[in-house]
Amino acid sequence: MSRKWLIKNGTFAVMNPEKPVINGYMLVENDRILYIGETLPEGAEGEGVESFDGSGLLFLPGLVNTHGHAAMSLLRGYGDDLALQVWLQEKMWPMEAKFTSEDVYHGTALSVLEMLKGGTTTFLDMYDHMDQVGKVAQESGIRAVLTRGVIGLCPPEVQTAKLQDAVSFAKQWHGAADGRITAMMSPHAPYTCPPDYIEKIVQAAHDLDLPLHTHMSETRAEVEQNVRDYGVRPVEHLLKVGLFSRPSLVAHAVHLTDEEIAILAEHHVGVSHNPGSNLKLASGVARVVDLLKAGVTVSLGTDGPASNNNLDMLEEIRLAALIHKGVSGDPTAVPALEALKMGTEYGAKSLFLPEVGRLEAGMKADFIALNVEQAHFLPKTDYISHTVYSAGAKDVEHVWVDGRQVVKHGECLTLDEERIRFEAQKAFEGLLAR
Ligand SMILES: N[C@@H](CCSC[C@H]1O[C@@H](n2cnc3c(=O)[nH]cnc32)[C@H](O)[C@@H]1O)C(=O)O
Ligand SMILES: [Zn+2]
Repeated sequence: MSRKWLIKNGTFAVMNPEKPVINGYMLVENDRILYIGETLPEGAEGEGVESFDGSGLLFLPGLVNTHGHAAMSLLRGYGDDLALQVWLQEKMWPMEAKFTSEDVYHGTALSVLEMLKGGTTTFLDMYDHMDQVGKVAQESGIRAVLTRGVIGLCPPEVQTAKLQDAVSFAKQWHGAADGRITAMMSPHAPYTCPPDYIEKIVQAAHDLDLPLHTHMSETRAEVEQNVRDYGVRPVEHLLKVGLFSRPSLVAHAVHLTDEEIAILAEHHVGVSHNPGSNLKLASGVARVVDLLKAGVTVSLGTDGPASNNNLDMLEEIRLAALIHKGVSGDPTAVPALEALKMGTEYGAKSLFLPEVGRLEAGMKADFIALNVEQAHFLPKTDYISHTVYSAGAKDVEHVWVDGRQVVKHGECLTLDEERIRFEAQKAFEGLLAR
């Protein structure tokens, strides 16, 4: 049965450069936006059309988190203030080796709860035990791009088994949950996957017609090691092993030369910029201004909750708008509207979701409403500025994904919050005890 509803008296971030915010109406039918504009279209208020009072609310496209490891919420606060390689090898990997499917389920549920309540309607997740992540995505109503990340520092038969796992996961879940779930293929990083293994993963992505995702050039040490081991920097290395022969998205991309930026632009490689994680692990500051100037699609990711340590995309948007000003000494770098697009429109583009990321007729009904009747949203002037420089996850009042309301007045309708918090704490204690 078709359901139509009309939002009246709302303020909408349509993000057109000439007029980024409009006051007016949005008509939604099932999973799609039918109309958005300043005037009420003829017949829009007809019989059977529910109406929704949008006053006091600012409607934005749902936020898109393009890189993370949701289950790592179980390791939040476990191993802070360390460099990436120490943090991974001494803290994360030994604990993650003990993760069961149940742990991944509970950790992911905790993260998805946090993301939905904070206005994230789409997330990318690179992890292991991905069936559990698929299950949480299915149950919660969130949109998800899922990929079984593989670390290839293991004997050939284990490599083969992991790749097989990634392939069967992708086959089973690509297009699942009414199309809300799509899949990608992921070598974890050039420093954890030998070149011939990356080539096999790329071949599998070709066979499945799926995009690729990987960590790349996150730290200076990793780039130096790549040069020592393979004679070239990571971008040229990934180009050689064929990764950029398919649509692809790389996470971090902090340490880049001009030549590398040109290669990324030429091959339409998206970059998931993770400012919070990069600051916390002291990885450096990505050359976002230069990437954008070169025409690279730059989106935003939180990375895992153990290196951030929250999943507040409004915070990443603010960091992206602030850091590049501070580092370049140019206050016009990454203006507010550009930062907000990185967290929405460019995120959707990076994840190959052409129907997501903008409030526009014909697009999927993935959108959020902030409660702007609060001190930090006054005066009622520039709501793009207020969203980027003043808002946070706690301002999210309502969330819809695929036309379905999943958060109402700050409460998640699809997940049992109390149970999820209880299970996550229990799972962490179980990990410590094993
Ligand atoms: N355990 C899997 C690989 C999981 S992929 C996700 C991995 O990314 C790791 N990770 C999380 N954040 C970062 C980061 O910032 N850089 C590199 N790796 C990360 C995380 O610890 C996890 O092991 C296997 O069987 O091969
Ligand atoms: Zn990561």
